[in-house]
Amino acid sequence: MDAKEAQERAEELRNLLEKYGHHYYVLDAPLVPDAEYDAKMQELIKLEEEYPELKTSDSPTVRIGGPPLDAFVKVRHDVPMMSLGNAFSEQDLRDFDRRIHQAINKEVSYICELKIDGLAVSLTYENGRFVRGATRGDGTTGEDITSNLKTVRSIPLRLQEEVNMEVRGEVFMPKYSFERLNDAKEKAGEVLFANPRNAAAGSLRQLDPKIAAKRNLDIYLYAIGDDKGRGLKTHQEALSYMKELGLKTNPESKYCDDIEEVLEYVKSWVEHRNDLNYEIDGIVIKVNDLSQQQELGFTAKSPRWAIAYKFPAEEVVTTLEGITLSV
Ligand SMILES: NC(=O)c1cc2c(=O)c3cc(F)ccc3oc2nc1N
Repeated sequence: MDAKEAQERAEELRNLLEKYGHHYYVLDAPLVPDAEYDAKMQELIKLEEEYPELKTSDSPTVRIGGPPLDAFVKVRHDVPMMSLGNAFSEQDLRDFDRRIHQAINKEVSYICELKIDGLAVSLTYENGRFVRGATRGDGTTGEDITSNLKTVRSIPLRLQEEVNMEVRGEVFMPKYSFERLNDAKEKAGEVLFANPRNAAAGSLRQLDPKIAAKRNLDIYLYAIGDDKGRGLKTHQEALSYMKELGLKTNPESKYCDDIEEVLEYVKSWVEHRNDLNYEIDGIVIKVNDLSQQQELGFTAKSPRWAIAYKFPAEEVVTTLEGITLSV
């Protein structure tokens, strides 16, 4: 095969692997058997080794992880990543709704989302290419973990449109992957991770992306972070737009006409939270209309138009040398 044929074949493989990857990891609907995906990935890896000039920054071969970093670089968030205020009871949620109606004397509807128990990250796309990923950090300054995030298979390296956009989401480790990881650590006599959230955070803090690549991390995107005008009117439209671009959004998000519907959604997930194959620690409730969000604004650290209902801590029974403690 000459260099020109190699270039054409590499481009063909890149497009195929990104399409297969999108269907498998984002849509959860595989197009081809794993063996075919792996064979094409191996073929592209070999081609890039033979013709190094063919390797592009958005080649799917980055999914297996590049060279280790010496340290993480600090990055500033153009738009600060704030944190959510908390609600712990139905009354707290009704108070939130009342405060909203005092400030906005119009009808207000909400979007409810599962509160994924992972690590908040920001993803920056330029002309549709994933160019930078960062942790929340202190909200203003985070750490550049781009090379680790490129190994998260459900983060597209290229969007469906060549747009400039910054989005936010939660990286998490599915429960099954957490259990498998801790089994392996136990067998190796290593310290175990306490929960999937710590395992996800620990994996993204690895300087060697090849370690993150093996941790089967996943992501759900939940907000457009930049304040570019896109003519979107509601949060629901923003979620749909992100999904159209190829970003993974959570299918359980729900439009709620009023606080009564919000309370129903919350109650149903208090009951069903363990049916999910990932951990959630609550429900996030957001005012749906973006102009109403604008009107409500932010306190020093949190949006006034969103709140996180935190589930009551689950009754965890642990035994300590036979003594049963329930905490
Ligand atoms: N963990 C989550 O699943 C989740 C987290 C946040 C936030 O932290 C968050 C913070 C803000 F300042 C504004 C909106 C937000 O929306 C969010 N939505 C979610 N679904």
